[in-house]
Amino acid sequence: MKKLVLLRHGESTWNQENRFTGWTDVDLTVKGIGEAKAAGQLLRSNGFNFDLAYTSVLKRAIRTLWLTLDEMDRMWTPIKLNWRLNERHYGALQGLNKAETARQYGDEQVLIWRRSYDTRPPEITTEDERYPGFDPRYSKMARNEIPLAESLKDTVERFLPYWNEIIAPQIRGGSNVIIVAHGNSLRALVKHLDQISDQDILNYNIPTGVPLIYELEENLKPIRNYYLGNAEQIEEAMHAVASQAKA
Ligand SMILES: O=C(O)[C@@H](CO)OP(=O)(O)O
Repeated sequence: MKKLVLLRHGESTWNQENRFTGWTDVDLTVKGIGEAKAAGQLLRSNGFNFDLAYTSVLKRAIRTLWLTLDEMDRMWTPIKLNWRLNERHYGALQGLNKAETARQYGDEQVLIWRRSYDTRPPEITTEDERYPGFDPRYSKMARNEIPLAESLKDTVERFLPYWNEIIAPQIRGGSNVIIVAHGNSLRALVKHLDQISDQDILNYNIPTGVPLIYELEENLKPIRNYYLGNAEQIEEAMHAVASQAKA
């Protein structure tokens, strides 16, 4: 049996302010730093060790990974960063407060933007200062890969090539892997691993800073998955994510 650990970054400043974040490169809050350290302690006390770590090119995920590995005294673990693990690009919603947006457009519309599988939020333009093409970290991306807004479907489509070609072969080859990423980029991976339907993924929410353990068969078919930590607190945190954008 193989094990894979997924970890959503700790609370970020824009999680705290309840703003749509996407590719905006905000940092962790003090609470988020604590969550990342707690995740490291939990992983350590449960005997986890990693040969390889994967994360996005966004600092809330990178720092969460550093803090986690530091708590495990494994800062020497090789880390691979890739934009394909980034949060879903939230287009023109990036920066807006979720509850205010729900007051303006209605709970139902905002739920569609947040959780429907294939509806994109409103797009930014290539002149917008939020356009990733202005950011040097994305300078090697092909222009047609640079998003103006992404649905979860778009996120699945750009995450999966990296999973299939880079991460999955490492796990099959025997490496113990942790992936530190984002609410929606991890929903994309979970949808693929567990073959969750386009409809059912709507109700699936991932809390910040809680390790999600997947036990996999040799061919990477999931056997079961579970969160490490206090079940009641985790349930509450998932519910809080789901209710963030109510008017
Ligand atoms: O703002 C975002 O980028 C994401 C994750 O924090 O939010 P949501 O859960 O609303 O998709």
